[in-house]
Amino acid sequence: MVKKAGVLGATGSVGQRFILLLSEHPDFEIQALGASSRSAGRRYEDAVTWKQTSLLPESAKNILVSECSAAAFAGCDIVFSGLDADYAGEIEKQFVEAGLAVVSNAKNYRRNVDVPLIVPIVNPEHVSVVEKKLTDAQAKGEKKPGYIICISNCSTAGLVAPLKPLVEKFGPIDMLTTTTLQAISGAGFSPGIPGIDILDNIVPYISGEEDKMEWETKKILGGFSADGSEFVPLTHEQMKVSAQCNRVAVSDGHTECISLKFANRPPPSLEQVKQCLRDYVCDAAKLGCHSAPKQTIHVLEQADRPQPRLDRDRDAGYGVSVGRIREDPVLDFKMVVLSHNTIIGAAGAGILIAEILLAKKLI
Ligand SMILES: NC(=O)C1=CN([C@@H]2O[C@H](COP(=O)(O)OP(=O)(O)OC[C@H]3O[C@@H](n4cnc5c(N)ncnc54)[C@H](OP(=O)(O)O)[C@@H]3O)[C@@H](O)[C@H]2O)C=CC1
Ligand SMILES: N[C@@H](CC(=O)OP(=O)(O)O)C(=O)O
Repeated sequence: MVKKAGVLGATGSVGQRFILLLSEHPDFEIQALGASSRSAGRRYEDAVTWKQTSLLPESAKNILVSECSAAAFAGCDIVFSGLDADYAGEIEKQFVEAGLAVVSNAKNYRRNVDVPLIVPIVNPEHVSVVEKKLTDAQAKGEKKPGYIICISNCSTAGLVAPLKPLVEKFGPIDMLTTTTLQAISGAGFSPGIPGIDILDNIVPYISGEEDKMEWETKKILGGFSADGSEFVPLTHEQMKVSAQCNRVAVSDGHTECISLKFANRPPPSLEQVKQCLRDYVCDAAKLGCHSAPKQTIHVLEQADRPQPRLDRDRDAGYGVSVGRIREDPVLDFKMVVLSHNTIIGAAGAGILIAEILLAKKLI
């Protein structure tokens, strides 16, 4: 049966991507759209300033945008949030208290010990904490509780994609550095980055981004408490991560230059690293999820790839491209990673998480 989906922050950069992905989805249909009081009460087509290169889907045009109240979303099986983080905290809390399942792009709850922080092509097994909450409540005869699952920061999603198979195969990564070149869609549309700031320019600062990359990576690649109810991130001693973040004049697609050193000596060979990335099949693909990438990591051999305009849409934006894999004279290896920030880094990740929940019969 098709599941009813709601979108909070439906008019924003991430929200618009949700509309595109849901309008073509076989398992979900849009039931409710929410945004600020500036947009509430208007038809979606009138409320939104559409900035996607695909046309606004006909099916979404006439949906009335509502205030972000749990009552307006009561009939939804799942609610995706692309809310401005200044407002997401309070609104999402009310939704969870009302018993709704929320998959959020906002940063507010990512560090809570019992909230999964998921990149669906990397750590979908982290939904087990929610699964436990649901089965515990059922065993006690309580009504199904609401819950929240957070999607990671968009740059973190690209970073952890190659790390996961490398750690699985070759053991822990002792240290890594990454320098990002992030697209302007990552800064959102309200108000968005002024042209005068980004044209002919690079801005070497994105507020909070470096700390998020350094911290979230350790939770995503980390483990669980003994009873499986909480997350235990890796410590700095277990994995040292250093990030430098830059905004560049690219519309979509975050590029990251990564250097890393394995803990185990001797490290794998260059060919073993490449083969490990090529061979990686994410669990979402094994579960047969509709949007799961056919090839999770595309290893590119051309000397000048990946490039955002040419490579961001591989596997419809759900696949990650890794190129220029080579030995590093300081650490062990270096490489360039490209991921679509509003698809696998945001809305697409939300959709794929929902598909995983559906496959596990949690919604
Ligand atoms: N862009 C990206 O690549 C990524 C973004 N994120 C996160 O996703 C979230 C959304 O980001 P993004 O789409 O870029 O942001 P935008 O600024 O483009 O959109 C923000 C959305 O929030 C709504 N909103 C603003 N104020 C309120 C309010 N008081 N009450 C209810 N709704 C409100 C806006 O509605 P209105 O139009 O009515 O003002 C709009 O729909 C953020 O938390 C961001 O950090 C995460 C990963 C990647
Ligand atoms: N900060 C990211 C997008 C974003 O909003 O991330 P987060 O959800 O972690 O705040 C960027 O600028 O590209």
